[in-house]
Amino acid sequence: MQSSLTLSLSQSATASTIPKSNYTLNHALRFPPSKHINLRFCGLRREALLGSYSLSRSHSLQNKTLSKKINNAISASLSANGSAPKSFDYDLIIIGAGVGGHGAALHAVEKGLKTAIIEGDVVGGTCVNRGCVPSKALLAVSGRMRELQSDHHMKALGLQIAAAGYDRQGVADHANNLAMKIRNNLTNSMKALGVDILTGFGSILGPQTVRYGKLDDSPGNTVTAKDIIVATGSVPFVPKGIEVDGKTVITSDHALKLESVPDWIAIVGSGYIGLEFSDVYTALGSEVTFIEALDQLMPGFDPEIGKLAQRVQINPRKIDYHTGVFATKITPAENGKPVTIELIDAKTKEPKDTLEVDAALIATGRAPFTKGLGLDNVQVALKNGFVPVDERMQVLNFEGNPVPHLYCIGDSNGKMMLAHAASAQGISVVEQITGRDHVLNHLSIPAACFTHPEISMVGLTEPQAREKAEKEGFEVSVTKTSFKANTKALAENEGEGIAKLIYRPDNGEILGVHIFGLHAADLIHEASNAIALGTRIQDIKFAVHAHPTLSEVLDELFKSAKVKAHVPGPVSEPVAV
Ligand SMILES: Cc1cc2nc3c(=O)[nH]c(=O)nc-3n(C[C@H](O)[C@H](O)[C@H](O)COP(=O)(O)OP(=O)(O)OC[C@H]3O[C@@H](n4cnc5c(N)ncnc54)[C@H](O)[C@@H]3O)c2cc1C
Ligand SMILES: NC(=O)c1ccc[n+]([C@@H]2O[C@H](COP(=O)([O-])OP(=O)(O)OC[C@H]3O[C@@H](n4cnc5c(N)ncnc54)[C@H](O)[C@@H]3O)[C@@H](O)[C@H]2O)c1
Repeated sequence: MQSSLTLSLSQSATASTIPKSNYTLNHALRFPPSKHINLRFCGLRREALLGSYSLSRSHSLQNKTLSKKINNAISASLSANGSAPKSFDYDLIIIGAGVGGHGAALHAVEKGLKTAIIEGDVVGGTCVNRGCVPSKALLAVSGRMRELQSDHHMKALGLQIAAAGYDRQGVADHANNLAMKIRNNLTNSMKALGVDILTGFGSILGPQTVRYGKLDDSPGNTVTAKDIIVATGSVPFVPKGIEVDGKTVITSDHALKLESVPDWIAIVGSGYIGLEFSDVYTALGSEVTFIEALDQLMPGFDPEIGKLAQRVQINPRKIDYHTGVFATKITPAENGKPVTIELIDAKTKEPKDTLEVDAALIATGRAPFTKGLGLDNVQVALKNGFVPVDERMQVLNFEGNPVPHLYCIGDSNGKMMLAHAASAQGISVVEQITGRDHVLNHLSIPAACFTHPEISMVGLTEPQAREKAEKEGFEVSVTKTSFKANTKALAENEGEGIAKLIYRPDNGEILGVHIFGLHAADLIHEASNAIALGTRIQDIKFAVHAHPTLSEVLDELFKSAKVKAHVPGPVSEPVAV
């Protein structure tokens, strides 16, 4: 469990840095008027654990203007009584064409719904343009660089490499080209299926009614739909006191462009973004200093996996760290002076240290992008910036009741800030509106950190499982297997790694699986599918795995569990082939 900690942070990057004439949605997305930290660590909402982070800050003039313009436009086109329309332009309108919106749109078309998607910036959202896709392109490069630079590894395989080098612009182009390619794929897939892509900023005007258009006082266009999904995503969260200049003090939005590879970079936050970028930067030659508010690095991981990751991915690399500290003030480099970072003790708030580095990457979480959505027109109040939803992603009003025909999926509801979670929530909503009740089990959704080696997980960490067991009165067992005994891993000279299973010995229920090792991100799906389908260990342990494959690490893991329950026979009768 995380230690209890109250943060009082507020957004410092303001729209005042942007010339007013250039104020597009893209800017609004990156510099929203007010932000609230989402201290979830890949799936597990930490708001409750970490206390209150209500982050208010005085709005910049530009941001006030932005909100006013949106509100004026909304009022201008709001129907006189705000009542629901009698007939509809579409069966479904989705606001936001990120991966969540895209997943929902494709499934809606498959289900025969007339569908439109409204996008204010570029199709693909964070994941495709500023997240998963370009970051994985950079990590593909860092993985190869790391391998080629390891004499020990190369010698073990009998390979001789003269020197490994890279062309920074070439690496940056690889990331950018991949994002462009996937963006085109997404756009074309929607067009080919007949999804109407409407360009503009979308807001809710009233029940089943949406306005989209420019961010100005013009009335824009009004469209109606039987059902509406909000899928407006998130933007980097930058704590108060940190000045982002986009060159020497950056967020992931800037880092993904790889405009420079600093000699020494401080990374504030050792979550997913921090870890993945530490892998990229150290492979490309930078030294990294982590600054982490909590008492340990990688606080969201299962502690045992975190310790192993630290031994393999932090200690032997050019990485040092400060834990239990906040970066309260960060000033960009200027006039030959380095970036300065003032640290305070996270608990006592006493000044701790001042660092001088070449650059700083702010990786302190993401804030929902929900401003100007007009949700108050349907009696909905945001909660710390997030759209409140129930387990079916139905948006809840002031009184906690679902607003009919209105749903919110993905980062903007804060349930689980992952691309595939956004998409799965969208599919779940479409199932419901087409007549099949569906509740997504978020504990079956896997997560992966694409470092080298990779880290993946599904379900509960060991401390979370033990806490649940104590509350509900059941026993927890843990078993582990090592990559060191796996033929395929050893053939690749990649024997460093473990898989860990947390389960109920009384009935064989899988509570959590954590993997650290080669291709962990791919391996986790056997476990996540088992959780999603309710498969018990006593059944999955009879599944056959090809030899020699990394999947045998999981085969052994399930076989090593000691389940007390009677082992049932095969579910179906054997079929002669
Ligand atoms: C560096 C980085 C790496 C990541 N890597 C991974 C990874 O490997 N795997 C993973 O699962 N997740 C990853 N994530 C998280 C993932 O990107 C997000 O969880 C995912 O993009 C959320 O999808 P979404 O559809 O909810 O929102 P978004 O992708 O943010 O899309 C929202 C869309 O809505 C549009 N929009 C917003 N407001 C409006 C409006 N009012 N009107 C019209 N359009 C609007 C935006 O322009 C945007 O296109 C990463 C994130 C980052 C930052
Ligand atoms: N591979 C992936 O799936 C992937 C990759 C990147 C990002 N993401 C998603 O993007 C989201 C954002 O990632 P992230 O790494 O920015 O957030 P995170 O929530 O994963 O980690 C943020 C870290 O910053 C620390 N922190 C917060 N404020 C701080 C401060 N002022 N000083 C020092 N430390 C501070 C937190 O304790 C935490 O460890 C996550 O929800 C994650 O799910 C996923």
